[in-house]
Parts: sequence; C-alpha cells; structure tokens
Amino acid sequence: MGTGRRFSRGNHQNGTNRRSRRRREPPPDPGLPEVILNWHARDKELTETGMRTMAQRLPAVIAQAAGLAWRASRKDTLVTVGLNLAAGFFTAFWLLATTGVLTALFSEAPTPSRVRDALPSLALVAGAVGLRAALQAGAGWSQARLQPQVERLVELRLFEATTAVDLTALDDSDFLDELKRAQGRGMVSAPMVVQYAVDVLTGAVGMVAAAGTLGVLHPLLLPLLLLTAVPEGWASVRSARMRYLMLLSLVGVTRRKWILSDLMVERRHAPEVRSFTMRAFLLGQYDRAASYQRHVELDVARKQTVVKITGDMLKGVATAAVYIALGVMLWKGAVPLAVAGTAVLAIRTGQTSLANLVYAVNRCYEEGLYFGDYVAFCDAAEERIPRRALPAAAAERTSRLPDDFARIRVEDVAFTYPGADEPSLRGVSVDLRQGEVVALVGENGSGKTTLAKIMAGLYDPDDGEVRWDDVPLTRVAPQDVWQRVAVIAQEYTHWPMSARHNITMGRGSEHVRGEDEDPALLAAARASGADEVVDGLAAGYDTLLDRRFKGGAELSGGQWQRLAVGRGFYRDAPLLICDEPTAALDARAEHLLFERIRTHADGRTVLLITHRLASVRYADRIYVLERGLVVEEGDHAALMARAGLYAELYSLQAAAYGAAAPQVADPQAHAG
Ligand SMILES: Nc1ncnc2c1ncn2[C@@H]1O[C@H](COP(=O)(O)OP(=O)(O)OP(=O)(O)O)[C@@H](O)[C@H]1O
Repeated sequence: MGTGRRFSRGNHQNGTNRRSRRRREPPPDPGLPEVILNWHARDKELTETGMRTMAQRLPAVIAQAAGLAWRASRKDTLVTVGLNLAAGFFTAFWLLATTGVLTALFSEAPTPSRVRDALPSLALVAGAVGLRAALQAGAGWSQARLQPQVERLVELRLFEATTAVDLTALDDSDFLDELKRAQGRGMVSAPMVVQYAVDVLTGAVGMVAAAGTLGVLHPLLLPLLLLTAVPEGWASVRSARMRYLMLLSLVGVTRRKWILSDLMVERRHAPEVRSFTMRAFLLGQYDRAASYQRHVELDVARKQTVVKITGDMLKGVATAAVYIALGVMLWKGAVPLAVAGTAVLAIRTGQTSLANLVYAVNRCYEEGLYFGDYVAFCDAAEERIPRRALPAAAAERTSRLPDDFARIRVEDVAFTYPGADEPSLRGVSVDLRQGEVVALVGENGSGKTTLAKIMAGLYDPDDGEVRWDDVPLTRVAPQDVWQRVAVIAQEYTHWPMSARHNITMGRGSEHVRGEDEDPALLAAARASGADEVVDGLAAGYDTLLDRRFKGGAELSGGQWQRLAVGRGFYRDAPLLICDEPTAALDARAEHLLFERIRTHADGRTVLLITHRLASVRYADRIYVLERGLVVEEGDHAALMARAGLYAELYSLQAAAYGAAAPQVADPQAHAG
C-alpha cells in the first residue's frame, strides 16, 4: 500500500537523520539539565541554501534592512547610500583616467614630453583616488552612526512588546521559544543585516564601476571579468555552508557549554557548587564539551582550507585565461596597449569588489534569516497585546473604572492556563465590599493565586466576569485596574535597585538628597518592618540592593519580603491583595503584619491569601477553594460550625501549635 510505503520511507529517513546526528554529536549526558532553546532553528534552512535560493531571497532581505535603516535614521541612511554611490562613480572615473595616463606614457614622443603629456590625466587620477577615499571614509562614518540607532530601534520594539503582551503569552512555551530566538540571535542580527546590506551595495557599486569601465574599454573584457568571479563565489558559498553545518552539529555541545558556564560563574549557584563539591565534575564536563567542539572546528577549518585553495587555484586559472585572452586581443590589435593596461587594473579592482560582494551577500542572507525570526516574533507579540491596553483604543472605551468602589463581584469565573489540561478555576464567585478583609484559603494548587491574579486584572477569565461596581474589568484599560490595586505577590522580584526604589517602584517618587524623606515611604516602611532593614544599610534608602555591583548590599529572604510588603503598602490603592505575604517573615514581623491587615490596612479593602489560618479568623469572610471551586464560604465561626475542609485544616494547625506551645504567650507583648 502506498501509505505504508510512504510511512516506512519516512521512518527510514528519520532513522538516517538520527544516525547522522548521532555520528556528529557525542551522546547526551543524562546528568545535565538541557534547556530547549531553538537558537539554531534556521541551521537546517541554511544548510540547504544554494546560490540560487540566495539570489531569489536576497532582494527581500535587503528591502527589510533598508526599511529598518530608514526608520532608524533617514539622514544617515541617505548619506551612507549616497556616498557609496559617489565613491563608485569615482572608481570608474580613475580607471578611465588611467587610460589617459597610459596612452600618454606609451606614445612615440620623447620621454620628457610623454611624462608632461601624462601629467593632466595623472592629476585627474590622483584627484579621483583622493575623493574616492574621502567618500568611502564618510560612508564608513555614517554607517557606524547608523548601527547603534538600529540596535536601539530593535531592542525598544522587542521590549515594548514583551512588557505589554497579555500574561498568558508568557505562559505559552512556543511563545517563549520564539522570544528566546528573537532576543538572542534575532536581535543581534539586526545591525548586521544593515551592515551587510550596505556592504552588498558597496561591493555591487565597485563591481559595476569596474565592469562599466571594462565595457567601455572593450565589450569582450566584461564577460572575462565575470569568469573570474565563478570560482570565488563557489568557494565562498561552499565554505559558508560548511560553517553552518558545523554550527548545526555543535548545537547540543554549545547549549551544554552555556549551561555549564552559567553554573560555574553565576553567584546564585556558587554556594552549592562548593558545598556539593561540584567543581571537578563541572570542569570535567566543560572540558569534554570544549574538546569535542575544538575537534569539530579544526576538522572544518581543514576542509575550508582545502576549498579555499581549490577556489584560489581555479581563480588563478580563470585569471590566467583572462590575461591570455587580453594578450591575444593585444597581439591581434583589437585593443591598444594603454587600454590593456587599464583593463588589468579594472580586472583587479573588479575582483576585489566581487570577493567583498560575494561575502556580503552570503552574510546578509544568513543574518536576514535570523532577523526574520525577530520580525516574526515582534509581529506575533504585538498581536498579543490586549487591544484595550493600546492608546488607540481609548476613544472606543465607554466605561470608566471607579477610583474607589463599593463592591467587587467575581461571578462564575473559569480559567485555564494556556496548554494546561485542567482548568485552574471552574466557576468561582466571590464578593468583596469596600473596607472588608476577605480571605481565600485552600490547599496547594486549589486556585487561590490564579483568582487573585484575575481580580488584579492580570489575566482575563475565559468565562464569567469581574465587576468593580457595575463596570466589568474587560471593558477598561488594564492599566486602570493595575493603578487601583496593590499586590503583595507570593513570588516577588528582588529588584536590583536601591531600597527606596524597591518600595516606591512604579510610583516615581524621586527623592532629592538633603530633602526630608517622603512621609508615605516612611509610613509604608514602618508598616512592613522595612524601616528596620533600611536602618541597617550603609546608605539607608539609597543603598543598592545588588551584590553584583560595587557597594551593593544583599538582604535575607525575610528582609526582602519586608520590602515587598512595604511596596504594597506604599501604593495608594483601594484594593490590597496579599498573597502569602508572611512566608519568609519572622514570628514578630508576621504578627505585626497580620495585625495591620486585621485593622483593615488603613481603610483599604484586603484580599488575603494565606495558609496561616490563625490569621484568617478575623476576616469578614472566608472562601475555601478546592480544585478550582469555592466549596465553603462564611466567617470563621460559621465555617468551624460547618465542620468541613476549613475546620479540618484549622484544627490540624491549632493542634500542631497547641502541642508545641501549650502556654501561649501574647506575641504583641514582645512586639512592643
Ligand atoms: N502559569 C501557569 N501555567 C500553567 N498552570 C499554572 C500556572 N500557574 C498555576 N498553574 C496551575 O493552576 C493551578 C492553581 O494554581 P494556583 O497558583 O492558583 O494555586 P494556589 O491555590 O495559589 O496554590 P498555593 O497554595 O500552592 O500557592 C495549579 O494546578 C497550578 O499547577
């Protein structure tokens, strides 16, 4: 059967591919973590590329590069192109002027008058060469100016997209793979595409100048020049393909080397590298990978040398053929001696330009493929920015979120993370009235954090809705919601900035040295216990909290959490969401924080998620979640009376504490 045969052929091919890959790569070490990064996703395409494919696709790549350069700086793009074209004109000019010099020198007149006759043409040649050098220097300068502007443009576009995309995009592994490719190889390729596109132009202009000169001197000389180009082009493309194949065979090894070098240099791994005596093992692994890489690279370098020598020999033969043809033309009187002399110069100039052109075409095409990844990613990422977040959508928005609210209602909310098999929320309803403390409790993975994120406007529910008074969150700009919510997240960032910025983050409170400290900052720090942390820092609020920089300080886990809590309190937001705010806090700091939350955190509405059930007793209402559903609801007394999941969890904790500390002291007495 046809299908069966096709299937077995497919299998056979796969088997062959697998075998050949196995031949090239050492077997993977099961002891090392592998991160799948498709940085070399284009290698297969590159290995299959021939001169024809390149010629077909090159115009599109050049157009992309031109568009990018144009957006980066119109002036520098125009100057670069203009000066290169003008330099090409002067190349042709000096070549033709050389004919005048040679004609005068080869004339029958006595030597002094021959030299005198050659002087005007010689002055023209000198002027043209000088001008061409000046133009090329100017083109180089404007091209150098273009590079950083292009870099800035592409980096900005990527970061503008990644900081605005819907959060679900960052939960999507395909999107993350594309992001890695675009951010790594793709972004680096952008300035290179522009540079090689300009080099293609420069090479082409030089080539046209030399070819045009030869055409003017004698039409037969032009095809002769092109003949010398073939071996050069062949050797260059073949050598480049060998490099791509080498990259392909080294994908696994390079990836492993990256992982290993990260493990050996990053500060966060350093304690374990030492305490688990990993040094010799890691160095050994690195050495194995590096030896393999060196072996492959040397092998390819040897093959490339053979190709280069072959190319050079063929080029030598072709050049000899050109000179023989030129000699025959001279002998037959088809070209005068002076023209033949100029032709030799033009052929040499043309060959140099051609070599540069072939190299630039090759590199431009290669970088163009990686740049294509970057462009495709940015297009896809921009599609994933919620429309209502865009300034353009402001005119369409009819609803306005109240600055404060009387009630927040979560109605039948369902949500599944992208790629997840099971929904995390399956129809949850929750009610918050202004000024209340509402608690979410439940076992690990029951959906508490997911619900909090939906209430904070970080995710849109798949079903159901969240309303602030009568306004559904999906009708307003997400920024409007974020401005009205303070989140003390379960997983918070250790911002590598000053202690001040760690608290004032995103609110733009810039303190001027010598001025009184921002009272809101002081209040938030006092409330979270961050003030004690800052008191111990050498430069107080101005201390940089990153040990990787000179003068930077490092904090303990609990000290970082105090800052995170301070950040939440500092935000002047009517809704405060606290997701496990005390996991790393010591008993006294934890007690103080819950006291503050219990007294309604200065009149704010609080959504509290915690496993410390003793702190939940005072909540106005408690929702118990289980596998994405609210299974119990009420205040502490009602839930205890119900004798359900909450009562069970509470009793377990109470029993543990009761057994460990039969005489309960009042912690507030210590906190004093
Ligand atoms: N980014 C994500 N992508 C896919 N699934 C996720 C993601 N975040 C959470 N989940 C899944 O959603 C479910 C609910 O997770 P959630 O973090 O809301 O639980 P939780 O009740 O806050 O748990 P915990 O008490 O451990 O903090 C879990 O099954 C979890 O595996």
